[in-house]
Amino acid sequence: MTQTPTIHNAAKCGEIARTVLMPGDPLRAKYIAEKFLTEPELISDVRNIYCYTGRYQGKEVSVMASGMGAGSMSIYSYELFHFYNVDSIIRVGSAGGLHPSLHLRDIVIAIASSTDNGYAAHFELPGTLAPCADYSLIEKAVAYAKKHDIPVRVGPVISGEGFYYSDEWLDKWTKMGMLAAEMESAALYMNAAEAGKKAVALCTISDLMFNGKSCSTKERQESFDEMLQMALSMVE
Ligand SMILES: O=P(O)(O)O[C@H]1O[C@H](CO)[C@@H](O)[C@H]1O
Ligand SMILES: O=c1cc[nH]c(=O)[nH]1
Repeated sequence: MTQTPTIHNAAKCGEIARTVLMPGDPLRAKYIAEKFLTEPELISDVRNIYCYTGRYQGKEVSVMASGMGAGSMSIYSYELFHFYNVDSIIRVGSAGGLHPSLHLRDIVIAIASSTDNGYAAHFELPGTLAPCADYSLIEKAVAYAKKHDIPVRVGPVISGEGFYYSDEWLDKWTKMGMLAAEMESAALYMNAAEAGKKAVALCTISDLMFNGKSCSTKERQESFDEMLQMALSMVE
């Protein structure tokens, strides 16, 4: 067991809750902590990757940014699972909508996450891993959506290595049934599988790849409350 703090996280083991909400954006992490948590305490700001622990409806929860992309997510989620005894990571991300039926601000729950990145190679498996979400976390998210009449979509996403894609790349993944494109869920699901822990990615559609509509920077940082409350409702 590596000693905590780590070089990436100033928190000591025990200062991070068993469930962590993980947006990519540090300012979304700050927004969540300040708007929804009671007694939020900033316990790490190494590299401006904010990590807070507080309470939601009396239950301890942490919120920590992952940064953008598989490399960044892989470091923080690995440390949370292996060095901080975290059981569940709920990604609360933005994503580009691929399926033409999607609208801005729709919520997609990533049941499975394909990728064009090479992170799976680290596990040296004798085959191809299928990165997927934990079913019990999906069930909780869907139960919350039903109770609050929120029309979520549960389906596969493409977790890309990049952000700026060719039309051909987007078209091929869309034809394979991907609902949306984002950048961290595959690495998160792989790390959860390796650690024997739980993860799910909830994504709010912030861009529509088929018509160019998109949310503003401010909206990405400080809105998406439906998804955030859904994630917080899942904390045990
Ligand atoms: O809004 P977040 O959670 O950062 O997620 C998405 O937004 C970033 C790209 O703008 C990538 O991290 C992508 O996965
Ligand atoms: O990866 C992402 C995230 C948000 N919007 C996109 O278009 N792509």
